[in-house]
Formats: sequence, structure tokens, C-alpha cells
Amino acid sequence: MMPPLTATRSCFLVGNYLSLRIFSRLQKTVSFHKSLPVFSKVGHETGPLTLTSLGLKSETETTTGNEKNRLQHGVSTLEFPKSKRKKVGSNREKLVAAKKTPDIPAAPFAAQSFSELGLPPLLVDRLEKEGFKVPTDVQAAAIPTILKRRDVVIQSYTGSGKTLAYLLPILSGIGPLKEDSSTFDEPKIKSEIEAVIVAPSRELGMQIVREVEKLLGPSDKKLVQQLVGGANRSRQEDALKKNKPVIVVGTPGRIAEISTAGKLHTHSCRYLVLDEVDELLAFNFREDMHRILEHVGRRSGTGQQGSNRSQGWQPERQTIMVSATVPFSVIRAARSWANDPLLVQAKSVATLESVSSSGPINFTGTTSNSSSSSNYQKLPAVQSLPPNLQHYFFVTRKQHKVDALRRCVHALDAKSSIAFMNHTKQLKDAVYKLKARGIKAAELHGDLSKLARSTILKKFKDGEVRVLLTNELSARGLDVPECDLVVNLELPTDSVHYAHRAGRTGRLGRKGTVVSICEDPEVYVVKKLQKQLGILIRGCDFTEGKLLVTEEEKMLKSVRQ
Ligand SMILES: Nc1ncnc2c1ncn2[C@@H]1O[C@H](COP(=O)(O)OP(=O)(O)OP(=O)(O)O)[C@@H](O)[C@H]1O
Repeated sequence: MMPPLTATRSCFLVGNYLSLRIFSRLQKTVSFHKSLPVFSKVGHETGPLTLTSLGLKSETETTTGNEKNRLQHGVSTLEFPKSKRKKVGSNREKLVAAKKTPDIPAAPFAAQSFSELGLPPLLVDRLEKEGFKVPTDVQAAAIPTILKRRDVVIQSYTGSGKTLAYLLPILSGIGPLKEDSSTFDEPKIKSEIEAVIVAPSRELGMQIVREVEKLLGPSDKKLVQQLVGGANRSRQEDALKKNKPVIVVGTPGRIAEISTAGKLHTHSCRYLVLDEVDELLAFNFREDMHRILEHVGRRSGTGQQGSNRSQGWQPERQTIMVSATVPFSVIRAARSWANDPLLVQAKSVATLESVSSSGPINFTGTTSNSSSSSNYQKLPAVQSLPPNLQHYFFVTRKQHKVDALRRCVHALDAKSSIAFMNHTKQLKDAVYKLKARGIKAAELHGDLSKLARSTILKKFKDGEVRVLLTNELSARGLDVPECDLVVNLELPTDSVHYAHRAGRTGRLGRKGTVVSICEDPEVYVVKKLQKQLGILIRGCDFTEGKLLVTEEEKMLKSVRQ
């Protein structure tokens, strides 16, 4: 269990960052397997806060953050004279309005239709029925590239539609919606999986399953099978046998377990997707990922396990790696695991060679030769964070944090909020306090059973829970479009975690607000995050039921008194 994020620990995280980089590098020199060189030392499938990404963290930092803020938010300064204190009530109204309207005017739509991307008519029809009419930018870039059978690394900001960006080309090639679906009913001698999708958490895995089921429709939904941890394994194995799915979606541990037991046949698999790939590089996934990478799409007799690379063997599969945050370790992994992969971003498709020559590809990326923390570069944070987010911080004492959260929810009239904490015990206390104050709150963390987690998530999605208190478990991939507020009740350990937490709101062009509630000694951490992300995080106060942008120094003084 990690200690609380105290000021001292924050100092350690940020101040001693260089030492951690060196430590991380030392670890990386100890490779577990030739083909798996990039696992960092920590991380958990069920998600207590980890330092995983410290080893992945950028050594770059914007020196012109204000310039970027001007561009992103239309504000010109970080200073807020008293005369410029303003209510954010208008933002609040817009948040509610954004929820009511089905149209998303700011959505990142590029191409006019899915059919112009080369998807089969059956699939396009199904998409239209499900309300997906126009592809997003990243879908417009990724779909034709994957259809051309290229391996890809897809990087685009949270909530930009990366899931469909890889699911649609896969469903064009396999299952009942594929181009020539008449061949789908061919009797199979042996049930073979054609696509394996790996996700770091059960929730994300289940979310992807639901997305595939939606597209396959009720009569064919058994063609996708979830293999997530925490669920009954023998039931999953029975379903594999009985339903003969073509797609499996799961967590690394469970997929590897069933594969090792000889009950998952993936040697002829055509697609391997690694969703949230930078998280999948974590140390605790290394053995399971090793198994998956070695067995998915590996035709028997074509290579010896563990020696494939040295013998020039290439797996006969398409490898698709996806995340909003793509550090250089992912690029290294892609070079090792994929076949001449391309980097697909919202408006570009490039070779990986172009990445290495131009340095980091986003704020979490580091070039292999950048070793000094003073070697900061400009950070295109916009690549990882949704464009319509407003970021604030509020300073208070530890014992007043939960009350600050309550005031924040009321001030913004937020209907659906996710509040992040780092430790389960404090999280439970916070839920208790919020409930005592009449707020519909619930907890979501790894100590709960899979069933309890799904029930709570459903309640949150249905609007029965107004504030969901959770930890890093929910920071990645969780898609609740209605979520209009993210609160960091405890600060994330670094900019990568901040980006994924923040990305739970403002999805697909919607507006969203992120408020970090911190103690006075932590303000410098917020400032550091602001710099690293290249965003403006404004000081705020909650007065008379409104969120007020404050004059930063004044607020700090009043808290210190
Ligand atoms: N073309 C589209 N039209 C309308 N809605 C879409 C479209 N593509 C995706 N969506 C919806 O947008 C939301 C966000 O998509 P998705 O979860 O794939 O984002 P993401 O980029 O993977 O985010 P994250 O990085 O947080 O995992 C989902 O609710 C999805 O159903």
C-alpha cells in the first residue's frame, strides 16, 4: 500500500524525480525477456495508485505555458486581480445544457461518413442504428490504416473515440458484419479466436465488451466473450467452448491463465489489441503479457517460443496499441512487438522513425537520450487532454476537503461527478461524510467484488449516484459521457495520472470541469502539473454557492492564517 500523498512525499515525487528516472532506467536494463524490454516496476490490475508512470514521465516541460493557455482557453494571464474575479455560473449552466442536448457541436468530427472510410455496408448500417453517424478525427485516421492491414499505435486524447477506431476495422474483417459476410457461416473444425483485446482493468474490459455487443446486435452478441479477472473462470471457459466466440476481451491475468490451461486457441488470431498500452507495460503484467504476445497470432510450427525474434519470425497478426498517453516506452514496445507500425493520431499518420527523430510524441514521451530534468521542451498536452476542459484548484486543510468537495459539487451544480482519492480507507470515510450531508455518494475500488463494482457503476451511469468516490481503478478508459465534474480529492502522483483522471469528463467534445482540492504545501505540485501539461489550472473558491476564480496569492494567505 502506498503512503498518503503528503507534502513530503510530493517533494520526493517531484524533487527527486531525477533519482527515480535513474532507478527506472536501471530497472529497464534488467530485461525479463528479449521481446519484453520495457516493463516498469509497479502497477496493479485492480488499481491502487502506482508510480508506474514515473519511469515513463516526461523530462520535458513547457516554458511557454501561458502561450498555450491563451490558445486553449482564451485567457491571457495567470494573474487574477480582484476586479477580474468572476463567477463561473455561466459555465455551470452550459454543463447542464451539454447534458440535455443530443448534439455535440464541438465533437471532433472530420470525415463525413463511416462508409467513406471503407467500412462494409452492413457495419455502417449497424452504426447508424446505434446513432454513430460521423467518424471522429482519430477514427477517420485509424480505420483506413488498420483496414490496410498495418500495425498501429493509436494516440489521441481521452474520450475521442479510440475504441471504435480499432473495433470497426476488426469487425470489418471478422464476424457477421464483415465485408463478405456470406463466408462467416463456414463450419469450423476447431473454434479459433480471431481477435484478442487486452485491457488493464475489468471495468474497461467489460466496457469494451458492451461496445462490441452493441455493434454485433442481440442475435450475435455471443461472438464476443469477456475474460476478465474476478469473474467465474470455469463459466468463461464453458462459454468459450459453447459459444465459439470470434473476439475475446479481457485482462492480462485471466487471458494468460485460460490460454496456459489450453482452453483459448489464439494461434490463428488476426488481431491483437492492447488498450491502455502504457498501463499494460507495468511490471505486474509482464509475465501475462509475455504469454499473450507469444501465443496470439503465432501459428504452430512457425517458431519456437522465446526465440522468435532472433530467428526473424513475425507473428501473423495485426498488433494495435492504444492510449491517450504514449510515452517513448510504448514506441520501443511497438518496435519490438509489432511489424513496422505506424503512429496514428487525430490528424496524422506517421512512421515511428519520424517519432524518434523529432523527440517526444506527447507530454509523457521522453527521448532515450534526454537525461536532464532541465532539458524541458514545449508540451503538446492538447494531444492527451480533451479540449473543452476547465481546470481549477482549491486550497483547504485536510480535514475540510470533503466539505470542499460538497461545496464544489453544489457550486457547479454537477449532476455526475467522479472524485479521485489514493487510499481506500480515506475514500470510505469520505463517502460516509458525503452521505451524512445528504449527497448520493458511492465508493468504487478494488476491494469490492466484481458484482459490487458493476452494480455501483451502473447506478452511477443511471444517475442514481451523484458523486462516485474512487481511485486509479476508474482513471483509465471509463466512459460515462454524463460525467460533468472530476475532482482530485487527493492529487494524482504525476501528469499522466492527472490526464487520465481529468479525461473522465469532457468526453467527445462535451464541456467538463476538473477541480483539484489540495493543501497549501501541495500547491507547488499543482503548479508543476500545470507546467508539465501545458494547461491553465486556476485558483478558485466556493462562495455563496458559486465557484469564483480567485486571486491566487490572496487565497493562499487566507489559508495560511
Ligand atoms: N463517431 C462517434 N459518434 C458518436 N459517438 C461516438 C463516436 N465514436 C465514439 N463515440 C462515443 O464517444 C465516447 C468516448 O469514446 P471512447 O471511450 O472510445 O474514447 P477513448 O478515446 O477511448 O477514451 P479514453 O482514452 O478515455 O479511453 C463513447 O461514449 C463512444 O460511444
